[in-house]
Amino acid sequence: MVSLHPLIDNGLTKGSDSFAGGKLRCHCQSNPVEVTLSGNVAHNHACGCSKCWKPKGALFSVVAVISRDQLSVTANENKLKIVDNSATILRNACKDCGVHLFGRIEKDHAFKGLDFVHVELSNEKGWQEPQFAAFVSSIIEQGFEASRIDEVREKFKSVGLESYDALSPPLMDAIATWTAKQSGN
Ligand SMILES: N[C@@H](CCC(=O)N[C@@H](CS)C(=O)NCC(=O)O)C(=O)O
Ligand SMILES: [Zn+2]
Ligand SMILES: [Zn+2]
Repeated sequence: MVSLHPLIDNGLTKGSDSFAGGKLRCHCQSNPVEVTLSGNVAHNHACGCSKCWKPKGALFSVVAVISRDQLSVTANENKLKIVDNSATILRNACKDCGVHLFGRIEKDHAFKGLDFVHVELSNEKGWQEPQFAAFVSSIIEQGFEASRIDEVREKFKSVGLESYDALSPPLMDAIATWTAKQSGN
């Protein structure tokens, strides 16, 4: 069976509604970058795009959002570097281990105000579980055999996740609604 991500391969662990947040740490053995989240995440999902950070060996990233005012860098901020300044989501990665600690949107965008984070960087239990799989076909661009993509979609289905080739319909609708307002429609 194809391996998608450690948080997905063996079935999902449901999050806790009362979970109050926790800390994320990069993979450095010494002086890890630490980010503190003062609440649970939302819209957690698998992302197959080439820009989201994936753990070694995984085909997908697992990425969620949290309000930027609920995120603070609480240790070793000096090790953070923006991966690509031209991207919509400015991904802040550890210069030493390459792990992405958070992504932030500074330009006008439907999701400005939300930061993108990977809950697997935390030891705490209770984070919202993945809700859907996004940008599934994008893994083909990175070399995954197109003829095997159905195995991937079936695996997501077997753990209860819908597959999409962009974001989920409610999130695409939210972006489209924002775009319509911007253009006065
Ligand atoms: N097929 C492209 C899709 C990239 C893409 O559109 N990623 C989405 C999901 S993270 C996005 O919102 N990107 C904005 C950004 O990366 O700044 C790839 O794999 O690179
Ligand atoms: Zn690091
Ligand atoms: Zn992505």
